[in-house]
Amino acid sequence: MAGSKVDAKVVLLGKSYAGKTSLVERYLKNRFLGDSVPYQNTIGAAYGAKTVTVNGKSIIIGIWDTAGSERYEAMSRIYYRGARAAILCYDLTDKSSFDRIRFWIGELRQHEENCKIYLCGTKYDLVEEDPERRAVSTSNAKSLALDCMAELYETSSKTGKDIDKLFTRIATDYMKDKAAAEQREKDAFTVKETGRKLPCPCSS
Ligand SMILES: Nc1nc2c(ncn2[C@@H]2O[C@H](COP(=O)(O)OP(=O)(O)OP(=O)(O)O)[C@@H](O)[C@H]2O)c(=O)[nH]1
Repeated sequence: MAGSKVDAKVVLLGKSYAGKTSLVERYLKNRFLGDSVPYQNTIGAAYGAKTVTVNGKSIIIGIWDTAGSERYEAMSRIYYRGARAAILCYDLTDKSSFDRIRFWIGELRQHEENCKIYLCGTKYDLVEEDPERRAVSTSNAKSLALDCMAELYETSSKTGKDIDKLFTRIATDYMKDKAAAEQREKDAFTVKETGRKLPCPCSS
């Protein structure tokens, strides 16, 4: 796929250790390394791409996995510039990671207003195994999602729960927006053409 033109740029944002790299790893490579390798924070950002088919049309999704460490925060703007979708990740077992989501919503609203937001609570397997570990309730996350007109997903990179569903939704939304924009362009052209054919009211 090297050199192929990317249709939809997607960026992952969120606190360090929230599980962004693992989410991308599960989606692109269908694997979860977990404790088999020591945790390594992302430096700068990592990139990957995947071709998906929506209603018989294939599109290439380019995914930017950014570093969650606040040290790299200023750099994140480079990666979300022009993004069609942002997956804002928080760890379901870490309230502070959820609190950080509002910061990213503000950034996107200020700098990328056309970027669609998808909230993603990660590490669902941990709260399924032990509900006491849940630090962010689904209802709190739902009301934040409502506030910022976002979709909400609770995923697990360990089991794969809802990860394909999340990216399929992103691709479908992208195709819908693209079709709507094409239709608007067509309509504008038709109005222009019709306008040209109308007799000038001052000629009668
Ligand atoms: N049990 C479980 N652990 C997870 C899951 N996702 C990530 N982890 C673990 O959480 C830790 C952090 O995950 P990463 O994916 O590296 O987090 P990140 O958000 O990319 O971190 P930065 O690169 O620092 O921004 C790692 O030890 C992962 O194995 C999950 O769904 N379930």
